[in-house]
Amino acid sequence: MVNRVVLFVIDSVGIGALPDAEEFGDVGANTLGNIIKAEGGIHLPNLISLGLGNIDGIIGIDPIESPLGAYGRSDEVSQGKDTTTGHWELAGLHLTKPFKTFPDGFPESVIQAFEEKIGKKILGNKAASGTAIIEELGEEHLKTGYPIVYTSADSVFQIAAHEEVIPIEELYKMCRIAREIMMGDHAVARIIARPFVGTLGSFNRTSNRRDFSLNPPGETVLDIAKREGFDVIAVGKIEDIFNGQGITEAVHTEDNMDGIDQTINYLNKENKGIIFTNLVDFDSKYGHRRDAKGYKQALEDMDQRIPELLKSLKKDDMIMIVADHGNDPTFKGTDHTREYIPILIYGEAVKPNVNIGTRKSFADIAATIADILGIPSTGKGDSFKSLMM
Ligand SMILES: O=P(O)(O)O[C@H]1O[C@H](CO)[C@@H](O)[C@H]1O
Ligand SMILES: [Mn+2]
Ligand SMILES: [Mn+2]
Repeated sequence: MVNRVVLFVIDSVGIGALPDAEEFGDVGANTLGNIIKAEGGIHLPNLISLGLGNIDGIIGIDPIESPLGAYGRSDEVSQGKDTTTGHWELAGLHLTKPFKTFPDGFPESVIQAFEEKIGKKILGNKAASGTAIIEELGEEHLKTGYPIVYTSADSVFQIAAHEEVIPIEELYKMCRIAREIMMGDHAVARIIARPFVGTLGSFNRTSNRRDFSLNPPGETVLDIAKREGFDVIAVGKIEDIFNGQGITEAVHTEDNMDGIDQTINYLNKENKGIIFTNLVDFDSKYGHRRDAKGYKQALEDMDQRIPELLKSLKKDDMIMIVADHGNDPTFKGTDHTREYIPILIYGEAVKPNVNIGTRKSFADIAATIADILGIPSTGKGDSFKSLMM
């Protein structure tokens, strides 16, 4: 009897291009595989003990004789490779229409409406890397107090501001204003506050980042679990990604290590249902920055914490370690990559060394969680519970 599932998202750790990667310009992408190639190896003994190297098609890691967990990988049905799409599919939704992107910046009408409502001009309004654009426009921002608005290949409207120029609460207010404007025809998946500190040449973005998402377009397994009386605990940016929907309790985190601490903290408390954790540093600090060395180190640091995490599981607990998309730090550009995600499952009730194969949709994870908790599923995805329990 499992009554608590930890859904643990290693943000962006894809394990190879999906069959439709060509449509996304991502043929040859392989976040984990290419990090291993570029760095000449990786030390992940704990993920490997669960079955990481036994996953079909994985590159650069050898299979072992007797993995302790069930393992597999999944294709993504939804037409997107962003965090929102990936997490919503993990929670049992399929997005048939991709989110709108603005590769050439936002339309004049949107910017005008925004400037009018915040009572200031803006800087930027183009697609850019978040660390590069604050260096580029930082000086002008400090001088004028105008926020920096930028986007990326993702469906995002990002507002960067120095914390001493625009206080956090004011920045969040601007995001809420943008959220109201960017609905309907101009709906972006997320408005993101990107505060930073420091001086020109050495600006640093802070963990006060906040994402203001659209509501998921349908009921997720989180909503269903909540309605059925379970706890749905969000660690990291999960609460933001679901705009609070289906969440009963949430904590934001400083970084990956804090995310692991908070997950363990909740495992040590009395609760039942879902603990949904996202570790975003892999994506934001290393993937988008195309820093393979840093990404590898972050993976190794996380792997060292896995025994502690597994030890915190009680006998009715199960952990599913997954990802939400790829972000190959050796690939062209600075964007996400359309990839398979890994699935590693461990718990007393889980049969060791079971290959759950290649799942057709991330929604299989939601369907499996529903099956395990004994609640209705969203109708999307197939449960693989019977394979592994
Ligand atoms: O370059 P930064 O600001 O990190 O932007 C990245 O973060 C955003 C949200 O994940 C994405 O749009 C991506 O491009
Ligand atoms: Mn992500
Ligand atoms: Mn990202």
